[in-house]
Amino acid sequence: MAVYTEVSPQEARALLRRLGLGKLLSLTGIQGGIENTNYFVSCEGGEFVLTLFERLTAEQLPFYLHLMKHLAQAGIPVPDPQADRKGEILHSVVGKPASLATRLAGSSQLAPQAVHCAAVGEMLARMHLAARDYGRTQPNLRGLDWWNETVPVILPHLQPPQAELLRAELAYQNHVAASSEYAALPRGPVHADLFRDNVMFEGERLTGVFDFYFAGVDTWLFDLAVALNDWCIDLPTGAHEPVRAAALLDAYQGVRPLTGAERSLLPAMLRAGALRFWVSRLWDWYLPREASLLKPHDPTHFERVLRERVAHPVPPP
Ligand SMILES: Nc1ncnc2c1ncn2[C@@H]1O[C@H](COP(=O)(O)OP(=O)(O)OP(=O)(O)O)[C@@H](O)[C@H]1O
Ligand SMILES: N[C@@H](CCO)C(=O)O
Repeated sequence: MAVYTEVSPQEARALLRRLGLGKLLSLTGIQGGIENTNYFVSCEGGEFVLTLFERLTAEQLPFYLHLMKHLAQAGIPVPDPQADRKGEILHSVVGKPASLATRLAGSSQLAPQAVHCAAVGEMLARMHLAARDYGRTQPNLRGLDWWNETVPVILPHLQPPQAELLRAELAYQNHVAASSEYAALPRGPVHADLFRDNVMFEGERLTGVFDFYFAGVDTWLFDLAVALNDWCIDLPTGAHEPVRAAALLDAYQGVRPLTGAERSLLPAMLRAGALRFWVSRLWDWYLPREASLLKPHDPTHFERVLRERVAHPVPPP
């Protein structure tokens, strides 16, 4: 269930008035998602999604919302946050920070084939290039600094084999991050959570990318690794799936070829991508936040993915 805060039609009408979007036609709570309150809003001005942010603060949100606006203006199919008459895209609804962004067509492709992976690869490269001239900056708040802070908090909850893997991988990633090859990686604003459930398709056509609320400035290669680890694996075992991975990488490189440093660090970044989600899932699992709305995802999935990437390094492309 993803309506944590009820929005009445009166409140929705007041927002539409401020945004000059005409009469409300329907307001329907969305039953997917675990982080925010989401409603589909149909009105004279079009089809939108109203999001009330339950976790993120008014300080963090402008980076995400303006990034979506920037990408939408560059022709990337992402939800376009609507502005009020003063140009403000972060609103307040029922006392919560809120946005009203365009509704994407299509639905998630949860059993992707090579053709879907190619569409994701091409769109990811286009997004990276389109975000190059985005003016705002905010680090990836789930990057190396956060792993270094969070791992010591999680370790006491783990069994020895998990604790050993986590410690060893964190040490390895600190070592990689200190290398001159890593410093040479191109970087910019990245999505950082481009999983199957954050992309829309109509048949084989990618119709949109959404959920930018883990975006931040990081290496483009990290973003690519996160996508490969979800789109191009065998879910039950966590094994890398080479045919889908080649489709995603070839399409990405059709728009932006990887540099030499990116090619050689891809195996290390696939491990970093697995570590990132193993740590966040362990953290949500063992340390649920006060009054948390999260239904934690299974952490053992990313432990399997990480063990796979360590045992069978993916050859550099
Ligand atoms: N702009 C959009 N266009 C169409 N559908 C959307 C849009 N934004 C959200 N949705 C729908 O709402 C559902 C919930 O959104 P989302 O996944 O962002 O939820 P959340 O609770 O904010 O985050 P999380 O993915 O972390 O659970 C999505 O699965 C999708 O079906
Ligand atoms: N994609 C994340 C959830 C946050 O969107 C995960 O699978 O752990």
